[in-house]
Amino acid sequence: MEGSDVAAQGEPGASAEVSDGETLGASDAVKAYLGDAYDGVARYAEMLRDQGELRGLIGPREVSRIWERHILNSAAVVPYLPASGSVADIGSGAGLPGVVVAAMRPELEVILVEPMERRTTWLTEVVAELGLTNVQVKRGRAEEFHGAFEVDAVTSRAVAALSKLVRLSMPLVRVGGEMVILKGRSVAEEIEPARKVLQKYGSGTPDVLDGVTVEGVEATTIVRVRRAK
Ligand SMILES: C[S@@+](CC[C@H](N)C(=O)[O-])C[C@H]1O[C@@H](n2cnc3c(N)ncnc32)[C@H](O)[C@@H]1O
Repeated sequence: MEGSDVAAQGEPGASAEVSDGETLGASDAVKAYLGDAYDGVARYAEMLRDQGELRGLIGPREVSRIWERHILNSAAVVPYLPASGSVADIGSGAGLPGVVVAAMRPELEVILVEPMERRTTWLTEVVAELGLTNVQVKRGRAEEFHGAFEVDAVTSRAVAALSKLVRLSMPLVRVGGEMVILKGRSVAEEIEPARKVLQKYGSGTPDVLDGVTVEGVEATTIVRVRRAK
């Protein structure tokens, strides 16, 4: 996919004036935002809705807000990823944000890293169902892969505080690559405790960015930090 298409995917679109998750997922705004990726992402949302709670992947309260809290929240990371190359999603769990990234950016090679077998089984099923040919599922903790592979960027959501996340993830990032993390608004508090480990990789103060998707859907916070050594 060319850069202009990538930018279009990240562009805030028309308003989705709906509160119900299912309606949001079927809205023109979401369809326009996801473009060619819509069908695959919608199928993934359906799978999460139908099996997510049963299989212990998401809590019962999440079923009605899969699109806003999970799918679109994950999609917010996409405009900050490199145009091509490889991305590893650390602690992918149910596939967030990794499956959404892989569906929206088929030109990226995506590795989903997840230690729990129940979850890697699910991820493998999702990848097959969506026909994603750009995804590898690797079972294990991020630390187990240090020295085994390096990628252009790592993503993660809800895995650990920034200092721990840097220790887990940065060894998987090539020099010159980046960590691009979905975080809550309180991430500023995590930056100071992470300074020392960030120095080890020659990384300065992380960028704290707004992750905006479809109008009417709450923006998220994205932290981006480059590995310089
Ligand atoms: C709270 S879940 C978040 C899952 C998903 N990223 C999301 O946002 O829905 C945290 C996930 O990180 C995984 N995890 C925990 N420690 C890990 C590690 N050291 N390396 C890779 N994954 C890890 C857990 O198994 C779990 O699936």
